[in-house]
Amino acid sequence: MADKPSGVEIQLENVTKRYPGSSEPAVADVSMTIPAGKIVILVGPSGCGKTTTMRMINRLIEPSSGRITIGGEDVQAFNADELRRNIGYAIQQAGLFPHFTVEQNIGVVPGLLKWSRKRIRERVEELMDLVGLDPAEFRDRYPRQLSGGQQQRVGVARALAADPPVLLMDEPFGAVDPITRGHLQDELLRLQESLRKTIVFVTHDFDEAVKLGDRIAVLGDKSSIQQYDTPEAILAHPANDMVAGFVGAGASLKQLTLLRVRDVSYSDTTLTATIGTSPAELHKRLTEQGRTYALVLDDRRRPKRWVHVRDLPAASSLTTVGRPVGDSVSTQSTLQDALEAILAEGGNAVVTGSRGEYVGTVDITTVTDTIQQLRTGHVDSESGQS
Ligand SMILES: Nc1ncnc2c1ncn2[C@@H]1O[C@H](COP(=O)(O)OP(=O)(O)OP(=O)(O)O)[C@@H](O)[C@H]1O
Repeated sequence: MADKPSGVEIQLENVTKRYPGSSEPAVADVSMTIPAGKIVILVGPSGCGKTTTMRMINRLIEPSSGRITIGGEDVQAFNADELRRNIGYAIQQAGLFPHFTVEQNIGVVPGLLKWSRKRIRERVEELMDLVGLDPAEFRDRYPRQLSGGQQQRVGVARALAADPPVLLMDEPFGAVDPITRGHLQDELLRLQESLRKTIVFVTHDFDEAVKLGDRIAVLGDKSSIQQYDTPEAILAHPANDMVAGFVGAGASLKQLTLLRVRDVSYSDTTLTATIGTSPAELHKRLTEQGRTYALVLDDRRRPKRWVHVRDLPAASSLTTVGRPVGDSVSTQSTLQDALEAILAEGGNAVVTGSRGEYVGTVDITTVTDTIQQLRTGHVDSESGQS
């Protein structure tokens, strides 16, 4: 499925930062390992030291003590400029150069690396496609001629320009509206499926952390690590009151976004009938089995209609009887989607496979049982395993 990681491991060993003139360190004695090819989120309250911690990785800020390695190499062994060219960096409000066009902004690092014009132009085009901006339309625009979301896309493209193994992202989607933000998050996840970079991502939005993170580091004062684990583990078992406060209300609902329908036991015990079946025949089967409802499938086994036994005696065909299936979910959908479909349908939600074919139904009890099991730590979701 996913390619091998192109990212490399990052290690922080007893890293401390004291800013000149401050009595207390901004970051005190932080040690953590950021695995290759994963998205690690640093989340914590304002001023806790997230940005300082991140910027020490590309030496925009020099640590006062401790050691940082990238792919096993001490960052101090590199020239700082050279290091930064090899680490993608994306920040809030994109940080684009206002007097450069989109193409020039994306091409900054390749230009510094002395790539040929032709190679830069091709790379810019490739990256614009990757982040969903039409090169013909946007290449020659200036940042002020772009929406906030488009600027952020350019920012991400610029960070990826020289194909660095490591990306640092400091609240990169912080300045856009919630809907655009959701799209940008989805796009980042889609990109990462094939890129497999090592991504360190700073946010103070816990929901964003849960959505994007393979691992989340919840940081307290001076970047002290309160908990460093998968989103699943943090939601199910916050290590202390501070983490619990960050997880906030609605932890059970957040957990539902981490699980897919395929991870839970949906049932396929619903009585089904193909659309060509005669209403009399279906009526007979339902009454013989003492059931009230059947699901009508088309000739490719795609769910079409729910039929109640009492609708059948007056019906001439299954094409119009009963009511159409509304919201259905696929095995890939999240349990949150399933819950929404159950609520919208007012009963069971139909589950379909990759070709839209009927594979089963999921009901409210399955969802509530799953929440119970998550509480006691008995469910593994795929994204939680690494
Ligand atoms: N250049 C600086 N000189 C002195 N103190 C600084 C400097 N930069 C940051 N600090 C202090 O270091 C601490 C950590 O700041 P940092 O920006 O790393 O936190 P943060 O968690 O990223 O915050 P936010 O979420 O608000 O961006 C803060 O107390 C801040 O005031």
